[in-house]
Amino acid sequence: MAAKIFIDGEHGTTGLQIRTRMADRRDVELLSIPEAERRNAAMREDLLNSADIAILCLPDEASKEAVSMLSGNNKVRVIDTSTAYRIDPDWAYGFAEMDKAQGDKIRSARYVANPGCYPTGAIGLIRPLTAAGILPTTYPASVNAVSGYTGGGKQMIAQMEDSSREDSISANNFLYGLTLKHKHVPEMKIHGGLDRAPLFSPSVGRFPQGMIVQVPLFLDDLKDGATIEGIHKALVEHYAGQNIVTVVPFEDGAKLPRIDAEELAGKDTMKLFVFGNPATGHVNLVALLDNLGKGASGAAVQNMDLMLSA
Ligand SMILES: NC(=O)C1=CN([C@@H]2O[C@H](COP(=O)(O)OP(=O)(O)OC[C@H]3O[C@@H](n4cnc5c(N)ncnc54)[C@H](OP(=O)(O)O)[C@@H]3O)[C@@H](O)[C@H]2O)C=CC1
Ligand SMILES: CC(=O)N[C@@H](CCC(=O)OP(=O)(O)O)C(=O)O
Repeated sequence: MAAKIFIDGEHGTTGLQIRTRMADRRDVELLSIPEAERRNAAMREDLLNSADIAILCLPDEASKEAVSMLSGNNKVRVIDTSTAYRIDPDWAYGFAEMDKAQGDKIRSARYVANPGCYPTGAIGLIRPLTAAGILPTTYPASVNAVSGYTGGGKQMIAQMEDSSREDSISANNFLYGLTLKHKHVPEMKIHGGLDRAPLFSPSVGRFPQGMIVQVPLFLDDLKDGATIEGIHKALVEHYAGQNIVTVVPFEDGAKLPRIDAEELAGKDTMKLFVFGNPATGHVNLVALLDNLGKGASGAAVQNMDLMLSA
């Protein structure tokens, strides 16, 4: 029998992309709420409780409300795409490739917290190196990133695309999160295996989907004897045996003149690069992904598939 899936928030940016990814599937039955009723609490509660898996594509507070609507139900499994549960120990963090045991944790979990888009890149670069002891957990890490504007959901899409709005944004590329208190920092620290919170500086570009996340490092401040090649090897070994997160061969990366933030738009994979200058000991780790692919909707479908395979 087809598994029943309800996407709460199906008419929003992340929800719509999950729906598109499931459109041709026969192994799942999508329970749907009409767009005009998307905030009808009674209808949502009924649909949430009728699903085998509920995927929440809502702001944090609405996600918490949806979870409370399931409080008397011990059957429905939940994937939440918001920030609400990403560092909650009762929820499995939905980044299957982050270590060898994570796929099985997601497969058997009742509650799965889908990772943030920026943290997917940052944790994907940092965690294998803290796990290997190459990156000290007290390292003063920085995470600098640019996202496509769909990362800001329906509101930012309208601000970027409709110049007649009072709150329209005319910039082609802007920094934000200038108070350095971004909601993604706690999950980067905890799931990155860091004891010291990274300094995170996000930005947005005038393109709908795509993302570059950069983590610059100084070789001198890593484990004694750390090399650029050793960092690359640790990432290659960590991601061996799967094809969603790939590490670009060192020599191929070294020949690139530039990296296009939109290269993986529409794809659910992530590419990692290691760049370095042995003369200065400067290293730059780079993750390339689609903020709505491996950064959100693609990851949610991947997690749903793992849960359905239990
Ligand atoms: N966009 C992205 O790249 C990423 C987003 N996420 C996360 O996914 C979640 C959804 O984001 P996104 O899709 O971008 O946001 P959108 O604003 O595009 O969509 C959110 C949807 O939820 C609906 N909604 C809001 N409040 C309620 C409520 N109280 N009850 C029912 N429905 C409600 C909205 O309806 P209405 O139109 O009426 O406001 C809208 O349809 C967020 O938590 C975000 O952090 C995660 C990774 C990346
Ligand atoms: C460009 C933009 O505004 N991005 C959002 C992050 C994307 C998002 O809200 O979702 P996740 O937290 O699940 O990644 C922000 O910085 O708040």
